[in-house]
Amino acid sequence: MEVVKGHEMRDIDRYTIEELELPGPVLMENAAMAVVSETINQVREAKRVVICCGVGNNGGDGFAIARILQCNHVQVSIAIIGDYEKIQGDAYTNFQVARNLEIPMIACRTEDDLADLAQLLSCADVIYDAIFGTGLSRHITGIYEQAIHCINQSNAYIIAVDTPSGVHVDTGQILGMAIRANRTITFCLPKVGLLLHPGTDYTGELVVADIGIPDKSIRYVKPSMMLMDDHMCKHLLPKRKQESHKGTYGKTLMIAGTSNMAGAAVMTTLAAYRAGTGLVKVFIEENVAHTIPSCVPEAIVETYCRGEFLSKVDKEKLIANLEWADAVAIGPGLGNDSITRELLECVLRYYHKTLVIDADGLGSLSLDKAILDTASCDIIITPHLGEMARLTRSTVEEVSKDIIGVAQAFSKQYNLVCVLKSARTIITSPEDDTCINVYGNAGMATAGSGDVLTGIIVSLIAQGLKPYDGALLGVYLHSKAGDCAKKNLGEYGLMATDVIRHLPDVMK
Ligand SMILES: NC(=O)C1=CN([C@@H]2O[C@H](COP(=O)(O)OP(=O)(O)OC[C@H]3O[C@@H](n4cnc5c(N)ncnc54)[C@H](O)[C@@H]3O)[C@@H](O)[C@H]2O)[C@H](O)CC1
Ligand SMILES: [K+]
Repeated sequence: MEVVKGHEMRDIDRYTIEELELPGPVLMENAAMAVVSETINQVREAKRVVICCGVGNNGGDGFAIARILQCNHVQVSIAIIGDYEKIQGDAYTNFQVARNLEIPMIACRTEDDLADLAQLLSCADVIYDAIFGTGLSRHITGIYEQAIHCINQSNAYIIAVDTPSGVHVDTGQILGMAIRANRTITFCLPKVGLLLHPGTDYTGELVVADIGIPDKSIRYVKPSMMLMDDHMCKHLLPKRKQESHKGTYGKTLMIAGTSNMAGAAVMTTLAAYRAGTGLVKVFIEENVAHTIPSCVPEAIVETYCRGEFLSKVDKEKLIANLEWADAVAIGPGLGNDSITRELLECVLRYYHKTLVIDADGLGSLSLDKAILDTASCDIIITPHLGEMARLTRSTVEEVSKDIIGVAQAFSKQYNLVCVLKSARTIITSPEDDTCINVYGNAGMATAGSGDVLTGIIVSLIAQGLKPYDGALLGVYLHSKAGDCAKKNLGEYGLMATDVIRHLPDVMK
């Protein structure tokens, strides 16, 4: 399913009304009907339902909702937040009709009106937030801030119309104050800010309602972002033929592990096998090489001596393995020293297929991104917020404020696929593809989780997936396996190796 920014939604609305000539009032009526049909069971038993309306078209939806609820014999009142003399157009029509129906209304224009609002809200069972929708464009202040505070203070069940007022629909940032909704009924397509933290924490259960906007309008605007879903990923799974051998499913090379972090190499190797690759070689320093066969007997080990520099023999061994491999991953548990840098430089110079750079490989890359210019391979990076902050010489806080924008910019600037990992993982390509993953859970914030993801992605690449598709499917399988593991183990006890164990179930 596509995901839209505010301006894309407004363009879709505009194209529908102005080019297809589907009247705005029809869309507004459909929107109101959609909200009522989604929520009527919740409000039918309610004694007091209050619709808080702004003075734009989101408010217009609210007036129409009030009318339809009253027609369904629900006891409704309206609180107009802001200067009702600004109400115009389709919103004004619905405002007039609500007034003609003598639906009880209060106007909340200044602080003096707050007492009436508080009184009205204090006995509400259900409150509809129809204050701001996609038109929210600046920080919430004044009477709006006080009204939203009042609504959040009430004990009512809160239903947001299109968006929880105060959430920035493009970034999910809170513009000063925002409605904490129990449920949000958004129109036509999900707004990206409702999927990202902290906005998603204010959205409650998100329902996407069809309001009769033709697909033609969506195809005309061509939203650039997608929401990860089962359908999108299922067809990406590499097919397995009966007459095949281990080489058919790709040869994977892991450049991972050092003396105190051999486990990372084990987990990334196990994950790669569980994700279906036929053969994994691990290029690992000789004094920890024994951990691999003891933990993953199926793996082949290639050792090197980790001194000050890579010896000529070891360098030639690495180059030979790069030629052997169908996909390579570098970084998990590799250490932050000059050897890691030398290994990365060697891979970027002599390898020509697809490379996944993760963990310490990213640490080395952030010291000098110019080595990417020497790369003759396709690259996928899998940074978490901290690694992305280092890569962009920024801070976690700055990156968190616009995770989509940061990932998109880095993909474009360095011509690579970026998997920016956080509670919402963003996958971007140099060709402007963007996908948001909402699967996964807090239990996956545990040591080794990133190593497992790297193993899955590089395994899928070895099986023939293109970089962006391999990243998409890898993130999907990893987070779904994490959700399966949570179901059986809960979040507290969930470990990275549990994600690996649950991977086959998800792939089946
Ligand atoms: N147009 C359509 O085809 C449909 C629209 N639907 C609904 O309309 C809203 C979008 O309505 P819009 O009038 O563009 O803006 P809002 O109602 O969201 O905002 C009202 C108004 O408020 C002003 N404003 C913005 N930020 C602030 C602020 N911080 N403080 C005070 N005032 C602010 C600004 O001028 C806005 O115009 C959409 O979400 C749908 O709910 C229909 O439902 C479908 C068709
Ligand atoms: K709203």
